[in-house]
Amino acid sequence: MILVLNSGSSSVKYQLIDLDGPARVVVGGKVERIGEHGSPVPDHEAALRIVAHEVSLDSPELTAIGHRVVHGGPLFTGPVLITDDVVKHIAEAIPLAPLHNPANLAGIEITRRLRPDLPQVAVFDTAFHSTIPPAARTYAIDREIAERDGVRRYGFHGTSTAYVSRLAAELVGRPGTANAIVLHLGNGASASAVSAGRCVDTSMGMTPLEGLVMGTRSGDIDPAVIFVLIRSGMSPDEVEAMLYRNSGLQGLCGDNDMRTVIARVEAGDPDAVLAYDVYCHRLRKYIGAYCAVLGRVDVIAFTGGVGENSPLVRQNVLSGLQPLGIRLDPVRNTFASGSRLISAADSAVAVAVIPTDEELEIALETSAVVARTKPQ
Ligand SMILES: Nc1ncnc2c1ncn2[C@@H]1O[C@H](COP(=O)(O)OP(=O)(O)O)[C@@H](O)[C@H]1O
Ligand SMILES: CC(=O)OP(=O)(O)O
Ligand SMILES: [Mg+2]
Repeated sequence: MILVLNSGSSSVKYQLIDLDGPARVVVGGKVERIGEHGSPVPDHEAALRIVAHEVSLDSPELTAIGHRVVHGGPLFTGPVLITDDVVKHIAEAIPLAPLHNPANLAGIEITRRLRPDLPQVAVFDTAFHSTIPPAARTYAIDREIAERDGVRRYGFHGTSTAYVSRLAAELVGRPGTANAIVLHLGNGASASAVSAGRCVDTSMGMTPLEGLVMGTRSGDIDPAVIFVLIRSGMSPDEVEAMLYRNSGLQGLCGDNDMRTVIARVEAGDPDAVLAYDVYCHRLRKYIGAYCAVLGRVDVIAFTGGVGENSPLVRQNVLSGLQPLGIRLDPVRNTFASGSRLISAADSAVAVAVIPTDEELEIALETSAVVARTKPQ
């Protein structure tokens, strides 16, 4: 049985998965709204204490522990067995994922301390994106400086994007060959273009700050804004904290949780309406961009807390894209569960909702790494 820990920026998800026979979740749960105002869970440490209480970490049936690690740095392009050296590299990437790698490391430290007898595996968000070609990976800045400091697009949400693009391709009857746009909309949010199972572009960059508007992160801004703010008296640390923690929906309307933002939109609150419109506009822009990157799009797949649960966001984001062959079916695009098509029968591009399962993907990769590294 494998324990999986998945720390996101606003949640810790955990599952005990039995992989003997068809995969079966024995225990699973989610601690969410971490750090939101009024939330009983102030930080990831507190969330991990709740998780440790819920799962029997001392169970003799546990065979391995798999950890989601958001930034793998330049070294890791696939999952690895966790050693002191691996922990050191994950720690070195903290400045490149300050909302995530510390939480991922906290989980690793707790489980290594409590179960030093078990193999532990790190599964990186960055791994699936290591195939992104140079034209999409390279920032147009001084090449020597970029190479010296490893400045390039890494991309994140890779475990989710790999899983969702695979299922979306199967759903439209093109397993392994489909061109897909995956929209992972959680508290963090990203768009990716995937062609025949390989990622060819993604909206997040060297850090999970670039791209779409997120719960508390700005996504794309003019980089010169940073210099304007520093020259007007903010320190680099203050600017960084603002862009990661007090921007996006939170910065625009004071709430990062899409459920609350939508409730305020429905009540006609103008700040929430602006935040929501900025969010949808950015997303629509990336969909157009990735249609151009892929040339032919077979399927657009929505996933993550917002993508899976908000018919309103899906409808608003895709409205006006009929000239690109994208048409939603308003009845299919309602609340429902499971992987499903929500496009109209005459839509040239299929649109799907695919609930992500990072935990299952991490369990499978963990089990494969453990099998590979077992002494014969
Ligand atoms: N029914 C819903 N309608 C709109 N948004 C929702 C709904 N359910 C969850 N969400 C949103 O999903 C986001 C969290 O997504 P999730 O993928 O769990 O986050 P994380 O990035 O922490 O992994 C929150 O903004 C939450 O408001
Ligand atoms: C990379 C990232 O932003 O992850 P999450 O959406 O889980 O915060
Ligand atoms: Mg997440």
